[in-house]
Amino acid sequence: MTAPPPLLATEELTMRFGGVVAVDRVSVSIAEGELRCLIGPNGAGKSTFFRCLTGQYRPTSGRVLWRGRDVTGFDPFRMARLGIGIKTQVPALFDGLPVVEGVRLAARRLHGERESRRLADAALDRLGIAHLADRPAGLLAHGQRQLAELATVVAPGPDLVILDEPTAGMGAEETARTAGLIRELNRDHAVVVVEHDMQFIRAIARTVTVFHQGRVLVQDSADRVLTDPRVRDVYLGRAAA
Ligand SMILES: Nc1ncnc2c1ncn2[C@@H]1O[C@H](COP(=O)(O)OP(=O)(O)OP(=O)(O)O)[C@@H](O)[C@H]1O
Repeated sequence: MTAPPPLLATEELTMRFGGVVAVDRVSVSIAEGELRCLIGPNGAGKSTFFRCLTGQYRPTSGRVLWRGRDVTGFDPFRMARLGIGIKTQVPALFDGLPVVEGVRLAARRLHGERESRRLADAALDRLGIAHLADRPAGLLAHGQRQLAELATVVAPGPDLVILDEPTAGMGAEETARTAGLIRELNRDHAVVVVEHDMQFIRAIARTVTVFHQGRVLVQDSADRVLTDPRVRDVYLGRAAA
């Protein structure tokens, strides 16, 4: 019997900007239902890799496979239709609109009107922010805003959620809460998180892929990665310095 293909995989994925090789022959695979963290020091290639996965960049070479199907070069909308939810640093909610309206609009891209209403309410409930439904997004505190943005990503019901620095700008307590929430989201969705915060990586405690100079330096359990001297050298050492 042949094993089913991974949910998402890259094969020798490479992205160059002129003479800079931002992502250099990276082959990574994410299983159905997995929760994976991607880390690395500044300039390691995480954001570029993220953008290649989400269709914001077309890689120079290599492939992106979704359940074994070649989806290299699909734009973000086509990636969303496959079942990939993406949270970038760019706000998805409109400041002047009530939160629930913004979440409905996000769901509406893939679902009908009535279903989108149901999905938006369910997403707000799940993220513990149903009480903020009618508040204009522009009036939310930073942490609340991050949760509301997350609601726009999960509301359509993606199989995989890819998050770019979901705890950016959060304090320790909010970071810990967000880590718990992401583990909870992982019950229903595979999740890939690009993150800097080591507290977060510790709290998530799953497989970690470490990028360095456009390549995968180490891929292992959070415990082992956090005590790996190579990782300390390129990441923690530099971060501490
Ligand atoms: N649009 C671009 N044009 C030219 N060079 C780029 C571009 N985007 C990224 N790079 C270069 O590619 C390399 C990887 O950058 P990237 O932003 O992917 O790293 P990163 O790990 O996400 O870093 P950070 O944590 O600082 O966001 C860096 O050397 C960067 O200068």
